Amino acid sequence: MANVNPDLRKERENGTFSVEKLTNLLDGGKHVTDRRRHVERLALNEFSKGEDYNFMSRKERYISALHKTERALRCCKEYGLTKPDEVYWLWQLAFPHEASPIQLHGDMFLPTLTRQGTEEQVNKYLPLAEKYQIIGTYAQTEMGHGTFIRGLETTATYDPQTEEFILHSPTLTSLKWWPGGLGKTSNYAIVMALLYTNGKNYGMHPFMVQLRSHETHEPLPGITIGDIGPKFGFDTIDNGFVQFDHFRIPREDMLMKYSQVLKDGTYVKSTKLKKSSYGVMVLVRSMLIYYLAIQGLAPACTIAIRYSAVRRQSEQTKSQLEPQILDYQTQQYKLFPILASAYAVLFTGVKMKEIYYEVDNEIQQGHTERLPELHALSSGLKALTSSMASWCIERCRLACGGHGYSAASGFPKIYVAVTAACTYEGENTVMLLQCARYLIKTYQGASNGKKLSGSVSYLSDKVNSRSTITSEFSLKSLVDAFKHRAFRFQACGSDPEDSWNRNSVVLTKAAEAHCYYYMVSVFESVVEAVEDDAVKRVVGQLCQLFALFAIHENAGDFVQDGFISNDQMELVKWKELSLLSDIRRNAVLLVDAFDFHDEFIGSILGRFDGNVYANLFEWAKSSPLNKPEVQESYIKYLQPLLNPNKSKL
Ligand SMILES: CCCCCCCCCCCCCCCC(=O)SCCNC(=O)CCNC(=O)[C@H](O)C(C)(C)COP(=O)(O)OP(=O)(O)OC[C@H]1O[C@@H](n2cnc3c(N)ncnc32)[C@H](O)[C@@H]1OP(=O)(O)O
Ligand SMILES: Cc1cc2nc3c(=O)[nH]c(=O)nc-3n(C[C@H](O)[C@H](O)[C@H](O)COP(=O)(O)OP(=O)(O)OC[C@H]3O[C@@H](n4cnc5c(N)ncnc54)[C@H](O)[C@@H]3O)c2cc1C
Repeated sequence: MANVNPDLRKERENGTFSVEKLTNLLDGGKHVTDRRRHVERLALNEFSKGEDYNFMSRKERYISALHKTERALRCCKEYGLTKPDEVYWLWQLAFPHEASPIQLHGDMFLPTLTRQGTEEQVNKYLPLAEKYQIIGTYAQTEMGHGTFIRGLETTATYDPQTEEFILHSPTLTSLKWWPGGLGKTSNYAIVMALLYTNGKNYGMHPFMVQLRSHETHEPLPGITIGDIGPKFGFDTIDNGFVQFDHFRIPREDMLMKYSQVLKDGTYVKSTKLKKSSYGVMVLVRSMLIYYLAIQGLAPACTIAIRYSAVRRQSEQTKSQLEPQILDYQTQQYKLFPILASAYAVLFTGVKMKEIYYEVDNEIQQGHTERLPELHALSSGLKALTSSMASWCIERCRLACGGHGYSAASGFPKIYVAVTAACTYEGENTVMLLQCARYLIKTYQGASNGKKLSGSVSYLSDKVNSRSTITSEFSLKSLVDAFKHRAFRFQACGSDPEDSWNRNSVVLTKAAEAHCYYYMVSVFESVVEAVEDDAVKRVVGQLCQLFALFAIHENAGDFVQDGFISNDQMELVKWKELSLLSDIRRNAVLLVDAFDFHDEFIGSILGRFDGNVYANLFEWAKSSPLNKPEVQESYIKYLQPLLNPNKSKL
C-alpha cells in the first residue's frame, strides 16, 4: 500500500510470522478467508460511501439504518448470500458497530418461531418472515421486570367461547419495555406472557402477535406502541414499548411446540424439557461471546495498537526522536493483555458456537442432558467476556490519550454497543449466579461420587495442591493453575449451611473462576493444534500472557492456600514483563491478522495506513459545526454579549 506511515511500515517489515496464516487460522481455514474477502468486497462496493455516522442526529441514524437494511437485504438476494456467515460478513460492513432496526427479527424472532412453533405455525409464518412480509421482534422484558422472568405481568387469558387469548397489560410496570425494533419498525412480535386458562396461571409462554396493520402500519386497536427514547447507544434501533388493552389473538397463535391449550381450555405440556420457553436466550448468549471478540475487543485493540505505533511522545534520550508510545513498557502493559484477551475470547466464542450447535442438535433428538451445562457455561461466559470487553475498550481509549476521547477514534460507537451486552440477554451478575447455581449442584454431586464430564469434569478429578509452574511456563501448568483456583472456589462457594444471598459475592467469583479456567483451557488446546511453528510461537505467547496477567491480577486467589509459592509468583511477574517485549515485535501484525477493513473499524486512529494526523484534520473540518463560518447562534446569543452595539436584538 502506497503512502503508509513509515513507523507502521517498519512494524510490518519486522514481524516473525505470516499474518496470512494467522488470519486463516482465525477464520477457520484459507477457503473461509477467501470467501469472506469476496463477500466483503461486494459489501464495500455497496456501503463504503455513506454519510458519517458521527455527524447525524438520532433520527437520521435510524432512517439511514433502515435504508441500509433495505439495501443489505437486496444485496444478499442479488448475490445469493444465504449462509449465516456470509450474511453476517455483509451486514458487518453495512452496520459497523450498529444494529439494524430489524436485528431482533433474525436474532430472536425467527429462532423462537422455529424452535417453539409447531410445524403448522412454522409453515404459516416462516415463509412470510423470510421474505420480510412480516417483521418481528422478541418482547419479553417489561418496565418492572427484566431479570426475574417469573415476575412478568402481561397476561394471556384463554377465552374458550371465542377460542382466543386476551392479551392485557394490567399495570404500568407490565408494559413491554426495551424490545429492539418494537417502537416503529416491527409489525409482529413474539410476546412472552403469563398463560391463564381455566382460571389457572401456567407461567410464561410465547405468543405470536400482530401489532400493526399490514396496509397502513398503524398500531391495531387495543395496542399502544412507541419508541422508548434515546439511550446510551444503539441509536439506529428503535427499542420500544407496548401496552395491550384486552387485545385478542386466535388460539392458534400461542406457539405450541412444547405446550398446548386445547379448544376447551385444557392445558397440555408435551415436553420434559426444563424451561423450554427460555431456549432462545441460551442461543443468543452462546453466540454473543464470539461477537464480543470480533466486534468489540479485536477492533478496539487494533485501533489502540496501530495508533500507539504511529504516535510519538516525550523525550527519552536528548536529541533523539521521541519514542513511539508503543515502546513504553506501561503502554505495553495496558495493551498487550487486551490483545491476548481478544484472542482468548475469540477462540472461546468459536468453541461456544460449536457446543451450542451440538447440544441443540441433541435436544432436537430428544436428548436434553447437556442443556443445564450449556445454560450455565453460556451464562457465565457471556457475563465474563462482556465485562472483560467493556473494561478493555475503556482501557484502549485511555491508552490513546486525548484523541482517544474524540469520536474520530471510533471508541464511543464500539463501547456503547459492547457495554449493552453486560445488561441485555441477562444482567451479568445474575448470569454469573445462574452459572454458580449449576456449579454448586454439580460440585455436590461430585462430592457424592458422581463422575462428571464436559466443562465440569475437573470437579470430580484430583487437583494438584501445589502448582507445577516453572520458568518454562508450560501451557499445561497454567491451565492447571486455573483448574485449581476454580476447584477451590467451588468448594468454598458451596457451604450448604450458608444462605444463597449471604454467599453470593463468593458465588460470582466461583463462576468467574470456572469460566476463566474454561477460557485458558480452550486457548491452550487451540495453540496445541497450530501446525505452523512461527504462528504457534506468537499465539502461545498470547496464551501465556492471558493466563499470567490473570494470575498476577488475582494473585491472592492463587497464593492464599499456598498453591503458588512466593518464588513462583516472582517468576510469574518476571515472565509477564518479558512477554511484553516478545509480543512488542509482532504487536501490529497480531492486530493486522484480524483482517479488518477500515470501514468496519471506523477509526481515524486505527487506520491501516496510519495516516492519522492529516485525516484527523480533514475530519474535524467536515464537522457541521464548522459550517457556516459564523453561526446563527452567534447572532442570537454571543453578539449581544460581545458586541452589544451591533446586536439587532
Ligand atoms: C456484541 C457486540 C455488538 C453487537 C452489535 C450488534 C448486535 C446487537 C444485537 C442486539 C441484540 C439484543 C438482544 C437482547 C434481547 C434481550 O435482552 S431479550 C431478554 C433477555 N432476558 C433475560 O436474559 C432475562 C434474564 N433472566 C433469566 O434468564 C431468568 O429469569 C433467570 C435469571 C435464569 C431466573 O429464572 P427462574 O425462572 O427464576 O429460574 P431459577 O429458579 O433461577 O432456575 C430454575 C431452573 O431453571 C434453569 N434455567 C434457568 N434458565 C435456563 C435456561 N435459559 N435454559 C435452561 N435452564 C435454565 C436453572 O438452571 C434452574 O435449574 P435447577 O437448578 O432448578 O436444576
Ligand atoms: C440495549 C438493550 C437491548 C434490549 N433488548 C431487549 C429485547 O429485544 N427484548 C427484551 O425482551 N428485552 C430486551 N432488553 C432488556 C434486557 O434483557 C434487560 O434489561 C436485562 O435482562 C436486565 O434486566 P433488568 O433491566 O430487569 O435489570 P435488573 O434486574 O433490574 O438489574 C438491576 C440490578 O439488580 C441486580 N439484580 C437483579 N436481580 C438480582 C438477583 N436475583 N441477584 C442479585 N442481583 C440482582 C442486577 O445485578 C443489577 O445490578 C434490552 C436491554 C438493553 C439494554
